Amino acid sequence: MRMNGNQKPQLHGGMPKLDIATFKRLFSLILIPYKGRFVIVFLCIIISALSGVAGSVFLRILIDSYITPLIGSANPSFGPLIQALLLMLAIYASGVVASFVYNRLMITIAQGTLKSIRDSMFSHMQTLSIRYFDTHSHGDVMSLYTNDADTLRQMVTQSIPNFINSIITVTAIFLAMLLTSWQLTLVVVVSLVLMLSISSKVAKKSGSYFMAQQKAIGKTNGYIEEMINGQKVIKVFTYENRAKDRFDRLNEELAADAFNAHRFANILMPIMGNISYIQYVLVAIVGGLLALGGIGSLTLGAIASFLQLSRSINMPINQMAQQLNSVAMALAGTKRIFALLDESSEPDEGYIRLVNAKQNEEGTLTATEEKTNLWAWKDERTNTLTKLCGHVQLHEVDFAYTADRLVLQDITIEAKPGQKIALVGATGAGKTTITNLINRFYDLADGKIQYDGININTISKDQLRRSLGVVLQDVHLFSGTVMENIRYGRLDATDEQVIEAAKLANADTFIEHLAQGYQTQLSGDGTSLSQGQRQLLSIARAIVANPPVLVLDEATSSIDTHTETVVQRGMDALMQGRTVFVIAHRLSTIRNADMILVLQNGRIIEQGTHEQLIEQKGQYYRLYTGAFELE
Ligand SMILES: Nc1ncnc2c1ncn2[C@@H]1O[C@H](COP(=O)(O)OP(=O)(O)OP(=O)(O)O)[C@@H](O)[C@H]1O
Repeated sequence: MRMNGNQKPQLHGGMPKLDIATFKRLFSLILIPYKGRFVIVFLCIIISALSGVAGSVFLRILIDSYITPLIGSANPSFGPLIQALLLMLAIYASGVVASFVYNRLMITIAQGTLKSIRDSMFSHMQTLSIRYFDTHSHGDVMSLYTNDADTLRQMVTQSIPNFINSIITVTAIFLAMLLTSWQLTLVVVVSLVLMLSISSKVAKKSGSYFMAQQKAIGKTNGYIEEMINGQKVIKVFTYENRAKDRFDRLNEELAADAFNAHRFANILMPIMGNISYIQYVLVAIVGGLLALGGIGSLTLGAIASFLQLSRSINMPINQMAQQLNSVAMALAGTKRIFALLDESSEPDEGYIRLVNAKQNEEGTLTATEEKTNLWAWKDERTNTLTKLCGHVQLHEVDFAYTADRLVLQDITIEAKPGQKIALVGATGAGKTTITNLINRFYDLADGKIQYDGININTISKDQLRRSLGVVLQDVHLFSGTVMENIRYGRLDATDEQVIEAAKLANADTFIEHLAQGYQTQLSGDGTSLSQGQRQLLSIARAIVANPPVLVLDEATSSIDTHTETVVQRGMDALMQGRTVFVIAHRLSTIRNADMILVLQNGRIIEQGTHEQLIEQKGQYYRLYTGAFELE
């Protein structure tokens, strides 16, 4: 899980770097659908910022023109004062209303933007190739939807509007102060410079500790995640105490770094507070002296108003750095989100699709909208139809996952319709890779693969995958009922067809024994089911899909012999009448294969039927007679 602080900009200290390109892109994303609302937000921010300043400036008029004349008056009339007070109230109230309105609008804008970003991310993610997921961990992709989306929300709803508010407030206050008295403004500027230089010194000191803290958080979280995932292994190896000791150490490091980071950050506030009090007193003294000396024609109202202004400039100035930091942090996350959106989709230039077909007596195929049991490949360019038979050929295929190492070399295989081809070889020999290529999860480095005589590069990927069934050792079940999980093989299958498939797969018996039978809810990847039961469901799923070509990754020894027999019978039912590629982990199950291919380091070193290979007395013979371990 990426929680690593070193990818985030520094929390405190130094001027954060803003990623302008990302900001522009995000801004246009927000601006286009919400133009009108954005204008209202901007106006409201201005009203809200100016009302605070206007209130302070009005204080001067209130004192000088309304309160002072009343002092010593024998017959004071409070009418004008009350009117002035009401006006002041109205100014402040308009600020409150404006701030309420823009905050509400920003929530709508942020949530709307986030929703559309999440939608785009998820739909785009579905179009990415397997290679993307090979090179990006699940944790990293997940954190785009969680951490990064959340900082983006915070930035749009809070940091950006508050930053704009702060800029307007600071500018307006500064102008108002200058207009009141340049001498007092000088006092405030000096104290502000002092404050900012101290804060940047402290921030520099705590900055490195904050980085260390972020790293420690990343390490601790990663460890916790690993330990949660590995709970079973921890218990089996009674690793609990050691796991706890290691966690204690990480936790101590985190606590120490956090202590240092916050020690400096926390002394900052009291220091700033005290400087601002000193500034207040200084302004009052200097203001009083100037007034007494008759310099700058300072009135009582002007001093009171100035004091109020000088108090209210400190907060937005101090907050601006923090708001900029949050924006920079959120932009880093937004950049990662955009990187996912910019990731190029799995290319698919295939123009051959699967269609339902009818065949007349002369054997001529015609495409039909009806649901027939006959399928054909339709070339969209030439409108020719080729019957779907399940004839798969690999011609001199080379393949590499990474540029530096060929994983498959010169692989030539022919699987005629209905044939069973077994792939045998030590772990890492390249068996799964061959099936990944037939699926077009990856593109070949050299050579070609043909399906019913058609180069699979010209077949549209989803259509190709529809014609291939895959049963993996590692069965993935989704949250939903048993019925829905089997129906995943073909979404338009009726309940009867699902049950039929489950019966064929030998899964029916155990499903009937579940609390709610086919309606039993599975959750958390079907953890309540045994390994064998999960495998039976996946076989039933493949039977429902009814593909002419199947890839079976045989169950390994994780199931007992009785279950294995049940699963094997399910597999046998599934294989009936289809072209099958079996990745064999036990040689006993492939004796009847039409062709056995022995792979070693990405090359086929032997091929033939079981009898032929035994006769050859080569690698297969050694594997079979136990002279050589398969795994
Ligand atoms: N996504 C990947 N990226 C890079 N290399 C990979 C990837 N998947 C597999 N490999 C490498 O390719 C080689 C062949 O792997 P493959 O999974 O095809 O072996 P296998 O024969 O199916 O093994 P097993 O019986 O253990 O499943 C291995 O050396 C493996 O490390």
